[in-house]
Amino acid sequence: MNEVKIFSPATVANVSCGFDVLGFCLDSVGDDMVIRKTDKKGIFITKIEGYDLPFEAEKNVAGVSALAMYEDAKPDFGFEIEIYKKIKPGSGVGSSSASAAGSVFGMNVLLGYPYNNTQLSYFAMKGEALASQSEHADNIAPALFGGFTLVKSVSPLEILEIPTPNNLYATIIHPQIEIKTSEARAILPKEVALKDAISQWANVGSLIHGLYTSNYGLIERSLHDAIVEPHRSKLIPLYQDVKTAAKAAGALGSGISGSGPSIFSLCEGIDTAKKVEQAIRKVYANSDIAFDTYVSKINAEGMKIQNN
Ligand SMILES: Nc1ncnc2c1ncn2[C@@H]1O[C@H](COP(=O)(O)OP(=O)(O)O)[C@@H](O)[C@H]1O
Ligand SMILES: N[C@@H](CCOP(=O)(O)O)C(=O)O
Repeated sequence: MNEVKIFSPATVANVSCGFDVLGFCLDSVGDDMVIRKTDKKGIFITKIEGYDLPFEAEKNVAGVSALAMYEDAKPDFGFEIEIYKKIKPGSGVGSSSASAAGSVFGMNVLLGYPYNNTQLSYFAMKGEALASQSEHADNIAPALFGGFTLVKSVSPLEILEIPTPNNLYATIIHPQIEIKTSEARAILPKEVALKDAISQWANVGSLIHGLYTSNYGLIERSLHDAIVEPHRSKLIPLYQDVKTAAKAAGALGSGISGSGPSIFSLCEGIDTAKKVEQAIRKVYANSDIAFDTYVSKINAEGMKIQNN
């Protein structure tokens, strides 16, 4: 095979209590990419559609991750990358990691699958670091593995796959403002109070248990963030109003998606997810901020090959 077309999904990182460690994969939104072998050695980004992003491999997250893998694999040919960007950069649903993970996923297919998903996550993390100025894998892991993932450690990289309850849906609202992950990280405190840490690790543990046992009540009681949300929510207009409206419409809970500005709500069942969508649309409809919304099943598969 000389060319592979892929769907590279959007992802929700943090999932309220799991800053930098928890994430899940979305189904209804993602980028398309084409990766092609070239006779000329090297990594070449030859097409970018949708958003204005750098073509130089060293300045584009897709190129940085591809170069990290290329230097390790040392093939006697090169790769050309086309990016059809649908996920707005800086939207908080893993735009940069879709590109960083997508290029290495496609290259791995063309190389005959020499790397497993954890190794691909390692290369993708190098690209993600260009955008956020830190190596975190909580978007990359769900994009590559699908479903919910827990990044137990980044060095050495260890990723756990968490089962997804069948009837779990996500509703996303994306206010059209840009928040750069690097800036949203810079406002976070360097230290946290012990009482907040206790609440946070209790919620991470119980959220994982709730996911394993499809205990929606426990998932609902675990979707809290004592550490990051108080700081970042100030960057998102109408954040508390969205949370309140989503809860009233039946959501299990809501939180900042990644570093924002998108806000996710987890819901039991698609009907509730659609009701939540209508409710949160009303919150922003009364403002002068443009927004879009969507409902997504949790994508258990992650990246998809689209070749016929
Ligand atoms: N292929 C790419 N896709 C998305 N963003 C990229 C890409 N390459 C470089 N970037 C840069 O990464 C930043 C967006 O990443 P980030 O702030 O983490 O947002 P997101 O939450 O959407 O991933 C922007 O400055 C963008 O120019
Ligand atoms: N854990 C990171 C996740 C950033 O996600 P993104 O989708 O906003 O890139 C963080 O919260 O900084």
